[in-house]
Amino acid sequence: MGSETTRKLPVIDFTDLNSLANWEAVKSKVHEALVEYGCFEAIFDKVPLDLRKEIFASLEELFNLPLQTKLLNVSKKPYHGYVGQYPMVPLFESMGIDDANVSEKVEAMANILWPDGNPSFSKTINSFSEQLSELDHIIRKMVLESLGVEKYLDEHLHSTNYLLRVMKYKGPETSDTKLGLTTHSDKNIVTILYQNQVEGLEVLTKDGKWISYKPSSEGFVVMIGDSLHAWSNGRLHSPFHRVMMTGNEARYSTGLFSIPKGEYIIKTPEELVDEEHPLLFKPFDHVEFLKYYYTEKGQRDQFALRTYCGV
Ligand SMILES: O=C(O)CCC(=O)C(=O)O
Ligand SMILES: [Fe+2]
Repeated sequence: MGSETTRKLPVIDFTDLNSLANWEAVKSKVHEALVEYGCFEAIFDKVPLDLRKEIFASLEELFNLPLQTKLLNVSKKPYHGYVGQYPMVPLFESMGIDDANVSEKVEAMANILWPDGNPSFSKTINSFSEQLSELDHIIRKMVLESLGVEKYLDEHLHSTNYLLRVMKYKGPETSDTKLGLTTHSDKNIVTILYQNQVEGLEVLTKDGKWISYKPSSEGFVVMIGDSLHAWSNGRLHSPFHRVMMTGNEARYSTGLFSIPKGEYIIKTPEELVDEEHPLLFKPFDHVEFLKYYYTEKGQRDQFALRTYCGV
């Protein structure tokens, strides 16, 4: 499983979806990319360039806080609060902002970290998440239309919340490549990543080759999580990915995760099950699944969802 430098992620332009013909053309590229790679680079101009710059200034400000302060970012849900100082991935630190598209929620989180709040931080995080959640909606609408199950769209969109996770990977200060984040597949519905200019994200193809993502300031990386893989009865791929770091510069990234709400049962629509496509996953509650995933056994299990509720 060597790295491959020649292959690139598909790039899909969302700039002009105004005509039905354009919508259909982009939709078919999205479907093709998600079946084959589970992932693509999206050009999406609804998030303005100045906001994209501000997001990195906000991340620096956040991660420059003392560790004691960062540890105040706690959450009842695993992996939604401060994560860092792990011996396996010493370069990695991350924080979560639940419901980042809702301004009051972001302000409440900022008030915990800064005694007088931090209006400019809150505004940047909230606007960025809100505008990017539009891309999540577009992608999910296209996905459901291409699968011929658009009648579930409202339910599908209402069944999730947005978590914005922000990440910092220190430069390892060597020319050797060091692990930034271990190989995993995401567990949610759709993830939309954005990052600074420091490379590191790698995505595994179905035939076992690592594609190194070359960041561009215009592009967002869209990725399918295991929950949508299961809901689509395996039609959409949820790719393994990891972060590998070299050099001195810190890599900052953000991930907007659409995450199924607790007690919402993820169930493959009957339209997607037939003789050729037998049911792959039993209905499951995402929060209950995460309880298994975050056990010691679950953490060592690369196919945790299959173990938990595979047929
Ligand atoms: O930092 C990145 O680009 C990837 C992060 C990631 O894969 C995750 O948080 O699930
Ligand atoms: Fe991930």
